[in-house]
Amino acid sequence: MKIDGIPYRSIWLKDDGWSVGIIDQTRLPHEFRIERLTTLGDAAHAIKAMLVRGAPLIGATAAYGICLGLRADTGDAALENMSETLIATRPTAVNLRWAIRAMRELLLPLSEAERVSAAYEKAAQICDEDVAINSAIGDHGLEVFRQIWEAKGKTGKLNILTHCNAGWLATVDWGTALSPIYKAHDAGIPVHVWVDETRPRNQGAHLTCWELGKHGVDHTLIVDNVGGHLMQHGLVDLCITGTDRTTAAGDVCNKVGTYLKALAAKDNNVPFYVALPGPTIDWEFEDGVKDIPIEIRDGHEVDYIQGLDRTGAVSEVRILPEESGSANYAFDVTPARLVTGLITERGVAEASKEGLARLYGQSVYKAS
Ligand SMILES: CSC[C@@H](O)[C@@H](O)C(=O)COP(=O)(O)O
Repeated sequence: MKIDGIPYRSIWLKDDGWSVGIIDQTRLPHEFRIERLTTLGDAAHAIKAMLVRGAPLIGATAAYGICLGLRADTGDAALENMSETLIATRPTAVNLRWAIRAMRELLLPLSEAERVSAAYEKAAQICDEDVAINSAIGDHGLEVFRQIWEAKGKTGKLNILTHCNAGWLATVDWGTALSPIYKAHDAGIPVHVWVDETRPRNQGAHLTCWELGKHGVDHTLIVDNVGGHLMQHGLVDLCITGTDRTTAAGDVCNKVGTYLKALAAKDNNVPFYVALPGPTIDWEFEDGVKDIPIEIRDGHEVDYIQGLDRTGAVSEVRILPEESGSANYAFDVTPARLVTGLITERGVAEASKEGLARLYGQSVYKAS
């Protein structure tokens, strides 16, 4: 997508042909800073500290992390260690495991001399495929949006609620949930997006608002608890979110708070769609609540809020008493029964085992 007229992906190979460029997402929206990754450790840190985040981008960064690690050591034992280091960074997004598995399957049978160039080719392929997948998600989602817009009599705006950031910053390009929004906007449908701020890290306020603003999409930031009220008053035509892991039975694990939005949507007959690329499906699991590991992050993210202070500097302020504790559950699971449809690169599936099997047949994207 373009930033001030310049096309960017969220991750790319630098002109030197080996180091990797990323946008430091912890600095947005106040500062646009590009970082250069040169080692496996850089890539692992970028994922863990969330300089890069969003399930597909985490996978792409892990793939390039292996390329960088192989530059130092091409042996089998080193490859094992790299995989373990990267897998330990974040537990919930299945794309991380999927990308590492894809790299290992390709690299282990090769001679050590062949591994570095093969790894770079595969990482580039993972990135290019992600872009194509997300563009296709946008095309299928656009048709869903068009139907809802026509059913509304094409009056006013098409009001869409989204949670967290599932835009191009969360993928290599286009995004998942935001891809149909960009395509609808470009096709002339007057979309307006309600953006959940998404505490504690505020990906909605910091990243989704920034992305939508740069593309000229009309949007309004809301605090996380407003969605139910808006839905009760007919101010939301549909909800759409991304997902970090979708089970074979269609349960959806996404940024914490997604479940509450899906409950409110069900109670108010508002369609609740989830957009996802095939590599986000975990074919090993069916019961998302029971099986999916939920990341628990440092309470610091809950205790403090980051933003621009009155002097124009980015700073943090503490919001709770020194003696109080906090808990930071990063994801929750929305059961399939609350999901109207899964918008994938292969079309729209019912959120069920049968629905996903109809689109994907054999489990083509295995993670572990
Ligand atoms: C296309 S991204 C889908 C999800 O990864 C996204 O909705 C999300 O929850 C991201 O969480 P984050 O903790 O910012 O990595």
